[in-house]
Amino acid sequence: MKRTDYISWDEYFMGIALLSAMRSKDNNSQVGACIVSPENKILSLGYNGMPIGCNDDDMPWEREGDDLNTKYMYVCHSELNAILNSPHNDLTGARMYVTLFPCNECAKAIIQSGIKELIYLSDKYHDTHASIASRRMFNMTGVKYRAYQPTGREIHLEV
Ligand SMILES: Nc1nc(=O)n([C@H]2C[C@H](O)[C@@H](COP(=O)(O)O)O2)cc1CO
Ligand SMILES: [Zn+2]
Repeated sequence: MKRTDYISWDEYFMGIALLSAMRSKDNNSQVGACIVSPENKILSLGYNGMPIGCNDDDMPWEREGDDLNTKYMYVCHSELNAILNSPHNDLTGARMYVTLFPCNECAKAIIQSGIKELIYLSDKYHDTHASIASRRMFNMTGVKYRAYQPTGREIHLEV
């Protein structure tokens, strides 16, 4: 008889998104994204970080202060990184697992890339204009989005 306590596809891909987030240098929000084909093959991964070639140690990680000295001017969001870093040029019909609901800029990239479904974990910025604009665009374009339903399963990794 086969095992029955194997992890579901949703647990698998959100777990990988969470693991990817652990690579982030951001001291406040670590975000991970995992893009999956309709056949449940992983197409790409990403986490929030500074652009390639920008030294993490020379970049600001501040949230407040003079615009030019905050991380917001520079950091690439996990969703954008996952889209741009994909070795596959066609993401049509794919789904994205992301540990934090996308901002409006990433929503545009998600829509333009052809991703059709979004599964998110945290929605801590639900009431911001960025999230409202994202939902507005997803609703207009038929990109489905749903909150990940936690299963309570703990996945312990010892490396
Ligand atoms: N969906 C998202 N994906 C992301 O990768 N990010 C990144 C940008 C920043 O590095 C960090 C948010 O910083 P903070 O404002 O929570 O300290 O997470 C942010 C959002 C929120 O829209
Ligand atoms: Zn974003």
